[in-house]
Amino acid sequence: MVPPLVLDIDGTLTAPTGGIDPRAIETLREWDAPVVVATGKAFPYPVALCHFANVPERVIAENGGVVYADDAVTVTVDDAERPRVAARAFVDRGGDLGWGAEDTVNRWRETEVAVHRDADEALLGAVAAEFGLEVVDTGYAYHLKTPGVEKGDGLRSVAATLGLDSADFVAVGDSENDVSTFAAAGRSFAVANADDRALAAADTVTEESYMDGTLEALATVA
Ligand SMILES: O=C(O)COP(=O)(O)O
Ligand SMILES: [Mg+2]
Repeated sequence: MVPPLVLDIDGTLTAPTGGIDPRAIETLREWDAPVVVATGKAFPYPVALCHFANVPERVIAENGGVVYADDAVTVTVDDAERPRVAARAFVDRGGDLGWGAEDTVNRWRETEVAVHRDADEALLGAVAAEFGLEVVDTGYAYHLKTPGVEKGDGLRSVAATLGLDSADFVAVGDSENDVSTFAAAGRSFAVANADDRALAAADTVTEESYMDGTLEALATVA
């Protein structure tokens, strides 16, 4: 029996040049146990990934802000408006979210705001502190989010919905927003391209990077 998986997207299921590695779709389809996609991206993105892979939609989105499994959506953030208000304050003070006029990165985001990594980090940090929020750097975006909302709690919630324990899961990830997942899962892998916090938190660091690293991790638990 293979274990259930909890997989990050960016840096973990992607190619070094960006974009989903096609082998990620095969992995989602062929893994013979539940697979949960746990990401900082807005809720529709992992849902779409599962939809187009044609697998059950088991999703932790927005760094744990939105959790979805077995036809039940849970929004875990009490004051989901606050990050949006803070983002407006950031823009009013000259900051730029950095995604262009239509901003499809945040358009369907329900509980936090993502900011381009070219943005003014000092200003973003100051605004976050003023609003009682935090900034998490995934290597792909800054996330202006509610402290204490984490992918790891999302995993506990999805696991319970599926009648499992979070410790049954094997986690693979690449950045500081995966540290809580690593703690909740029974076994954790950081891919070689991971940031320092993820590298330090994982049980095992793979030799290979990105999807090659993820496949290396999965080969050891299959
Ligand atoms: O959206 C991001 O910034 C990172 O997404 P990830 O959690 O799937 O790596
Ligand atoms: Mg990632």
